[in-house]
Amino acid sequence: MTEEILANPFKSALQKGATQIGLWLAMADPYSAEICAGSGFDWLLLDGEHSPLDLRTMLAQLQSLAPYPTHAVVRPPTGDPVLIKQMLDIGAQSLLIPMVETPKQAEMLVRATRYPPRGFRGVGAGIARAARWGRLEHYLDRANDEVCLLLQVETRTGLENLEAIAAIEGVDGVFLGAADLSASLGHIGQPQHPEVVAAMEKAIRTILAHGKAPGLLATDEAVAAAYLKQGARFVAVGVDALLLVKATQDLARRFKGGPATGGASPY
Ligand SMILES: O=C(O)C(=O)C[C@H](O)[C@@H](O)CO
Repeated sequence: MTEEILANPFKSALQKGATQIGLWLAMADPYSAEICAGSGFDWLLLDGEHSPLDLRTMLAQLQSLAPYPTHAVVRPPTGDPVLIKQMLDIGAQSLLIPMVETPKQAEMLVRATRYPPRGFRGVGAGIARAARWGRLEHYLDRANDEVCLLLQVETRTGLENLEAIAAIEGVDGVFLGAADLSASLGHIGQPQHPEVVAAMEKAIRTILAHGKAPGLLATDEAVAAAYLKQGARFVAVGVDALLLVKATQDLARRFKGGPATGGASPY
């Protein structure tokens, strides 16, 4: 039991070059998160940036996912070292940090997720869920190696610094945010714009060349499959809230008439 809690199978899988298929959780609810936890996804993204997810609900979601064969990746609203400390202490092992643009920012984030001497993460896990309130006696020895740090490059500036960001030791993967990247490149709402797709494909090659894992969210199955073929490793292929919208609208329209949900994928 102890080894199982301490280990980070998601990080190990990425290090081995294995593909990890995920689902984005934007409902900010532990009950619906548990429903998704049994669906068969390798990882679930607990989104604290674009959903009303606070520390307490993030804790509840981590607890609801714990019994299931899926890995929680937690996204804070910003790369704040204090928030990162709190999320690691409630038991998050894998973090996705949005809006990373410079190597300096990336290096700070590596240090925020590691205990001294590598970093400056505050030592308090012994009274927190991360070390199961002191029951995991080797937590402090293992934490730096088991944490999985994924950074989001999703602006023109971030792309310009991608080589330097991907090269930093302690960065395990780089997530390409198509929605924000398309906006930054001047094509807001068009994540499939040719310029955005070309930039994403080039970025995937760059990230792989540095031995790191490329990741992204694509809710169009053909788009997700194409990026996986390009070498993307951790790919979220749906969003819980969008799936609920589509399923409920389509069911209602099958009985009440009207067109099925269609339209371009938002990601
Ligand atoms: O910019 C992006 O794309 C992302 O960051 C992923 C999704 O958009 C997510 O942020 C939901 O909006």
